[in-house]
Amino acid sequence: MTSYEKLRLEKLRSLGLLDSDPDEFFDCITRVASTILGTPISVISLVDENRQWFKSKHGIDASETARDISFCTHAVSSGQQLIVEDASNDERFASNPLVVNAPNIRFYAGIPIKSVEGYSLGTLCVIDSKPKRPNSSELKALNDLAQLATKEIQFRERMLSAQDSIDQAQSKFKSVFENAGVGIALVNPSGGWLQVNSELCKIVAYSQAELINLTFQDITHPEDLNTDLNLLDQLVTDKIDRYQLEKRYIRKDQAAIWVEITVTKHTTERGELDYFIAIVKDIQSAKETEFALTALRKTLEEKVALRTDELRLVNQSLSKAYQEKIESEQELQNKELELRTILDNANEAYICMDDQGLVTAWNKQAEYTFGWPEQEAIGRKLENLIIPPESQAAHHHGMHRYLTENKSKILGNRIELEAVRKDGVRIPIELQVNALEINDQVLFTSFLRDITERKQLENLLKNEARNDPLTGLANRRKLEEILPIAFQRAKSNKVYLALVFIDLDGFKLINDTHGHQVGDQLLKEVANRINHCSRMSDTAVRYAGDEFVIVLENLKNKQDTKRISANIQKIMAEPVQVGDTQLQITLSIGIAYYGGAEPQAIEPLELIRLADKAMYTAKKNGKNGVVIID
Ligand SMILES: Nc1nc2c(ncn2[C@@H]2O[C@H](COP(=O)(O)OP(=O)(O)OP(=O)(O)O)[C@@H](O)[C@H]2O)c(=O)[nH]1
Repeated sequence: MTSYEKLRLEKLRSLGLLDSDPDEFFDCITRVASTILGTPISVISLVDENRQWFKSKHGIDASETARDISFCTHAVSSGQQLIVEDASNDERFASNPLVVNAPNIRFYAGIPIKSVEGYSLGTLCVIDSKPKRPNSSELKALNDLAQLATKEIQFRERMLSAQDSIDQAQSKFKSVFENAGVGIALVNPSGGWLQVNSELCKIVAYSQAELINLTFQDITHPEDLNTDLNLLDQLVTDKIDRYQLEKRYIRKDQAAIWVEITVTKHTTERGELDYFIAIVKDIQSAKETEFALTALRKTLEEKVALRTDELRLVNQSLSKAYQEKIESEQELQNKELELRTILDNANEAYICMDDQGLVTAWNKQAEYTFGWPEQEAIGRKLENLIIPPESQAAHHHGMHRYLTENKSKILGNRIELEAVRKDGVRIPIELQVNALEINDQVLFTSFLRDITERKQLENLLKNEARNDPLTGLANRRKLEEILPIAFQRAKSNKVYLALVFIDLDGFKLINDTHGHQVGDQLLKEVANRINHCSRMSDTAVRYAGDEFVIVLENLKNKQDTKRISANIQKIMAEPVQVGDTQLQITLSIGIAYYGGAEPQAIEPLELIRLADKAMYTAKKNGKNGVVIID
């Protein structure tokens, strides 16, 4: 058997026509075919493997014949119409039993009936026991009828194929329906369960039979029913074409179970609601997880909120602390800048030194005062910069004493010292040293001032304070200062000291007569002459007004004073020329002694009083004389 024949037979058998009941449609075709062609017999023959079976027959009783004698087999094999006008004259059929015996076929015309794929399944044929030559319209009609039969068979073939597809789809649907991992249900418009799968039964714990007697409303949790019905209404009224909802069913054991339902609707061809299709998914464990997660999230959120509050507070205090730190750092920077500015603009040298004696700070004024630039001074030993060699030992000692015993004579006090500048010039300085302890390290800070000018001024003032401005001689204060020293020297050297007290005679009259200015000139000349006749070791003093004192030191004997006082009187006897005025003066002199081998126990001022008293005696004696207290 050829593969074509095999496929053809498969197709023929699949159509279910063989051995099927008579069919009026095909019978009608055979009847019409006999009528049009005027033949007593017409059949629709289907050519099986070993036979031809008549699906429709007209004018013949037999329902089938053997295939090998069949005329139709030839038409089926060729796929073409077969016209045999006289079989007895056709060598292919002349000895055919159907020709030789009843029904004694002489005329045969067969048109193949084909399947959709083109397989020739059989024929529509007309048969007569008399020879016949059909005309073209007869043949045309026969072809048309065969075409009708073909169309019908192909229609049935398509129907079968469609049914087959439907069956397959249904079987697939059934398989899906039953084996789905989700619940599936068909629900009638009023909510009754039409069809439910086993998964749905498992979810709600009802049997199929029990569910079919219930509606979805019966087993929906009351709290979820309204939402479901509302959505269902929207679906029915075409506002939505499907909906999805998480809701609870009440299981047969009355436990609530969370499900997710997806509902669509099925409508009839006329658009009327047929049933609902519900896909039901068990989400109980997912919901439990979700609830647990929600609870956990809530707890976490509470914790986070609490922690956030704590953090906010910490952050606030940190920010505040940070702000304060920034402010204090800024303040520190400002203070440092301010300090630096102050130090740089200070009119005192500022020097800082560590406990090794190394300079750590050196301001502008220090540069001016000592001549060392800051960069040269920093890091060097202070003693190598400004301390004179003879003071360095004391410097070391002072520092060591403070560092070991925390004692110092100079710290905190303003003291005056001599310093050396870079150019080697020595200058008097006033300084105040303080010690700071920072991070266990001692720093010595000092403000130093060059007091050269002040010293000069002081000396000047000192000089002025101890000298008579008119005559330039030492004054009374200086006398009182030097006299104790002179006493000490006389005592030590066992020599005499004489205090010569001189008062001009009648000086008031000169003032009154010639004026005060002339008096001044006279006083200056007197001082000049007294100074002139004094030795280096003597001290001439203008004691007051027209009173003078000469301290004569280192006298080997008292006699020397007589000679000296006589000399003074002699010098003073010389006229004094003041402008146009010539003046003549005399002196009254009183002399007292101190010292010698056994010095008397008197105070220096007492010696002055004694000499004054002696001078007064000389006045009383008539002036221009000398009185000595021996
Ligand atoms: N021109 C002048 N006169 C002075 C100065 N200091 C004091 N005198 C005057 O000196 C005079 C001193 O007077 P006295 O010594 O008391 O009088 P005197 O005329 O010298 O009398 P005797 O000492 O007793 O001889 C007073 O008239 C003072 O005013 C001075 O600096 N210049």
